[in-house]
Amino acid sequence: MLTGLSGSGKSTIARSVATRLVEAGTPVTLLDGDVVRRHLTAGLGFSAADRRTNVRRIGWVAAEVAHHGGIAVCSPIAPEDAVRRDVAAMAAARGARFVLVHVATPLAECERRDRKGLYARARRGEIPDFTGISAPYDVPEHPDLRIDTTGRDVERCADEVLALLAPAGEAPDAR
Ligand SMILES: Nc1ncnc2c1ncn2[C@@H]1O[C@H](COP(=O)(O)OS(=O)(=O)O)[C@@H](OP(=O)(O)O)[C@H]1O
Ligand SMILES: Nc1ncnc2c1ncn2[C@@H]1O[C@H](COP(=O)(O)OP(=O)(O)O)[C@@H](O)[C@H]1O
Repeated sequence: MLTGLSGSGKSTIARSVATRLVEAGTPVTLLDGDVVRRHLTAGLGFSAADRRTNVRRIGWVAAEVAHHGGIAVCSPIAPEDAVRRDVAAMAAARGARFVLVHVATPLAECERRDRKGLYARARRGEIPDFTGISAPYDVPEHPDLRIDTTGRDVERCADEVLALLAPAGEAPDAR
């Protein structure tokens, strides 16, 4: 799971990692934010309760995928530490390895990117409960990997994630 603020680079890195795993012949399920919210968690909003449900459902599906020998790459904001730990526990219960990557691009850089114009709208008060502006984000204390993408090449960031997967024998060729 890649966690981090909106615009930190989670989806971009997740797509690169997934592509390279597929190229290496590893079965991958990409649980990307927009698609997940359109299908698996359609109807949920951004209240704390809805975010918990969203992230737990993603975690449940990811654990099932991993239980059956695949790799699930998911990239929700997942702002709550307790919920990320729930997901880790779900994975463990299915005998799956859980890897947490904190995409730690600072808020100022995410806001500078503002690809979807959401930060500007949040600053104007048009989006309530916007993560990092008016809703909390618990910085993971002990992620398996922390990446600040500022000024970094996407593929080099993906390299770091893939290197993390390799020790368990997962897709070393993808590097
Ligand atoms: N209030 C608020 N706060 C944060 N983000 C918001 C909000 N409203 C809409 N969006 C858009 O929804 C994307 C985050 O959805 P997630 O499912 O990853 O969020 S969460 O894990 O349930 O907290 C996030 O996409 P990413 O930019 O890909 O992170 C935003 O584009
Ligand atoms: N090293 C990097 N890794 C990931 N994204 C990067 C990097 N450098 C610049 N970016 C840019 O930052 C933006 C991140 O957007 P996105 O991946 O949708 O973030 P998130 O999924 O966290 O909201 C994209 O426009 C991407 O091109």
